[in-house]
Amino acid sequence: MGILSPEQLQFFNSQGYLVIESFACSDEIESMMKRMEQLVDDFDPSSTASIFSTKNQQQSTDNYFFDSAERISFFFEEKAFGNDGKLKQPKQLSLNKVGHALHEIEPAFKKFSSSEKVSSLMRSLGYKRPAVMQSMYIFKQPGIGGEVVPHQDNSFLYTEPQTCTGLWLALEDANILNGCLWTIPGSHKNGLVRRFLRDEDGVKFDRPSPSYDQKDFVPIEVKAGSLVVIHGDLIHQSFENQSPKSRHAYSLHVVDMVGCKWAPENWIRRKVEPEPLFVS
Ligand SMILES: O=C(O)CCC(=O)C(=O)O
Ligand SMILES: [Fe+2]
Repeated sequence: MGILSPEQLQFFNSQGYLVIESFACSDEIESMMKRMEQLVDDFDPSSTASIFSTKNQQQSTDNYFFDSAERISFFFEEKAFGNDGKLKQPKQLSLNKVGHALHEIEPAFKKFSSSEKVSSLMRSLGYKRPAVMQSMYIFKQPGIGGEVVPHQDNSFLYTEPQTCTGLWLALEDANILNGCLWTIPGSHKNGLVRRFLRDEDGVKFDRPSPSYDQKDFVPIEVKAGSLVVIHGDLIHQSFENQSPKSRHAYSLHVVDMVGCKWAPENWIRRKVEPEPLFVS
């Protein structure tokens, strides 16, 4: 039993994604956005120079990135820096994302992430012992918010068999102009195309990305508070935000901890096992 209706489950199973409107209330959204504002204000940008890019992974293979699995770490936009290596605009408008353990460390994020409605949703999807493996606050800044190239979340959060589901919460309205998600409906039925592996040298994909036909993607335009549930094998992407409006989102990736094994080659190597949302 869970909160999804048979129609919603049917849609998710056939399309590989599902939009749940008004999943988060305005208090939850406000508490997370306010807290992020404080975290960014307190963050000293000279303390790190990590840049997040989905095109050039080499840059993000440092220890700052690896350690972020169990911390609150800050990643800049590629386009945030000038030729002099200095930030072109205030830090508040220069960050790509903050991650990857907000759901464990920060009460406002923990409250939402381990809420009854999130658990109930995971129950609906058949999870037995779901654990949030990572959380990200994604800014998609006005003007410079970078693209996220087509991918499947199971590439990054691989279990054997595969169990990752993405929960993407719009903290602000997301539309074509400010870089909303795009998906290829039904593409989750074609299996996982590649894996993202960590070894002594860093991280890399085991094979190149297939090329996708842009005509196959549909935009997922949603209001703030909507949750987009994403199957781990669904092909999805988002474009650069060239608009003057930001597109903040809070994204969780959940895997099951029974009947499957967390791959040791994943970039996330936890020192402490994550707490499951529930055990059934
Ligand atoms: O926020 C985006 O643009 C992409 C996020 C994403 O791919 C995810 O949360 O799995
Ligand atoms: Fe994703």
